Amino acid sequence: MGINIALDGPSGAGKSTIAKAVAAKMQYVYVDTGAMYRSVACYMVTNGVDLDNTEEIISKLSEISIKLEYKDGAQHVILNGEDVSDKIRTPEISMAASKTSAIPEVRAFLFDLQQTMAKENNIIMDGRDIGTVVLPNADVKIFLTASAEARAQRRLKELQEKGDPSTFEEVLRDIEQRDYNDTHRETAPLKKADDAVEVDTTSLDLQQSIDEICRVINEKLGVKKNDDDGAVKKERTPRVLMEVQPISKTHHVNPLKVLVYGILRWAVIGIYHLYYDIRWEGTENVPKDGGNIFASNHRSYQDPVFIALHARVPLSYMAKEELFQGNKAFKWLISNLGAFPVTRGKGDTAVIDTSIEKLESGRNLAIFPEGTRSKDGKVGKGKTGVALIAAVAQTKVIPVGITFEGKLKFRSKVIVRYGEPIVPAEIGASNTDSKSLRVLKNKVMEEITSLVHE
Ligand SMILES: Nc1ncnc2c1ncn2[C@@H]1O[C@H](COP(=O)(O)OP(=O)(O)O)[C@@H](O)[C@H]1O
Ligand SMILES: Nc1ccn([C@@H]2O[C@H](COP(=O)(O)OP(=O)(O)O)[C@@H](O)[C@H]2O)c(=O)n1
Repeated sequence: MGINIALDGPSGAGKSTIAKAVAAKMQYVYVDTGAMYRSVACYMVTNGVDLDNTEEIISKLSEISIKLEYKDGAQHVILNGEDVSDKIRTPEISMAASKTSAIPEVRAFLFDLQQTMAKENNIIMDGRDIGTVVLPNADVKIFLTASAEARAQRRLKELQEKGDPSTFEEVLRDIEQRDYNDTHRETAPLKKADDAVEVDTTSLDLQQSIDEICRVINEKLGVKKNDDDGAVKKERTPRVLMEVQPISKTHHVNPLKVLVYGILRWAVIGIYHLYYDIRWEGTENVPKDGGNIFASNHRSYQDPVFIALHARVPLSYMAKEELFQGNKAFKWLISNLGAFPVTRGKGDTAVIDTSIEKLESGRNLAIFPEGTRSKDGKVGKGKTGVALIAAVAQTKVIPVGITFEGKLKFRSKVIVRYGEPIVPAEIGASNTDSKSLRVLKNKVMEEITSLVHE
């Protein structure tokens, strides 16, 4: 029997996005039960079954076979041999699933498949009745909520990105209708299990929600491990406890140091204004806390300082190993400015671990994905390391574009632009799925390029 985490809640609360991120981090299997209900609905709609005709729906169940397959870490839903992963995500199928899922026979049909998956694997399963009906003995139960307006806004954004013309009012109406259906049906209605922890994500962004869920899971698995009531406990892999540690951010950074750092920062900003004709744009995109990756094009040795000057939390960055081998005073200086060594061209994996440790200790991290400085200002091809670090640490990536003409000199005109943070989980980036890492890396490079050419 594996470790089971149950995640329930209404549509748009963030269940599947968060479950995917947690599964990637802990190397658990993610089971999306909503996708199973959607597949049943999809079969009925495709075969012209009247959704008000319960008898006909029940009679068609025997024609359905559903499998969840995992390719490159991503879940695919296979309905009678066809991959329907995309087809089941339309508003029409959402509403149809909400209707057909109220039928007890439909629920019984999927129940066995869900329980079997939970027996065989360490899983995180999301849905409506996981903590109450499917896995009543789950190790961790979480009930995720958010206001209907916040959830509708998130869904609308998602639909608009796919080119769907739905309006906010339509999306909100659909969400409220589905909430009503899910909470009022007789069999397995949506409700919080008595022993579930409730997390409201209305005022949390996606990264904060992931961090909070990781914290709850960690605490729950930790409590169970230590608890001493004499009951027989399942064996657990200690690694689990390590891997769900959320990025700790500000609370590891000494406030006094942050204050001193702030004063120094403004002094240096003043000096830079005197020396260069410099401008920072998009500073509203710089998070107030630490533990973020700043991914930038690379023009000069000054780049880490340019980037760091508008972040409140100090920054670490990789610097070539040779710089640490010469003068001791220089080594001391760059180390204190946040540099750590990387061996270039040898696939240095220790540097990935060091980067994650820096983020976990609450520092920001600057990465130059091109790996080397560009002499002519053109943005080169990026390496995937930036995506790997972001996906493992599940931390935001703030793209940065640095622009100046020719060589950097006195009164050079310099522009440093910060772009909107990229959240790895929002684009499905997982460290076990190399394709998703390339997608994330490409997105980061596209953003950097457009910031440079703005
Ligand atoms: N806390 C959050 N803040 C902002 N956006 C979020 C948050 N949680 C989820 N999202 C976004 O909202 C959308 C719906 O989330 P999803 O995980 O599909 O919800 P659910 O599985 O609960 O229906 C996704 O586009 C996701 O990126
Ligand atoms: N365990 C579950 C999961 C989903 N469902 C139903 O299936 C529909 C689609 O689920 P989903 O999780 O994919 O929906 P979203 O939250 O992603 O919008 C929901 O509206 C529910 O009616 C359910 O009844 N029980």
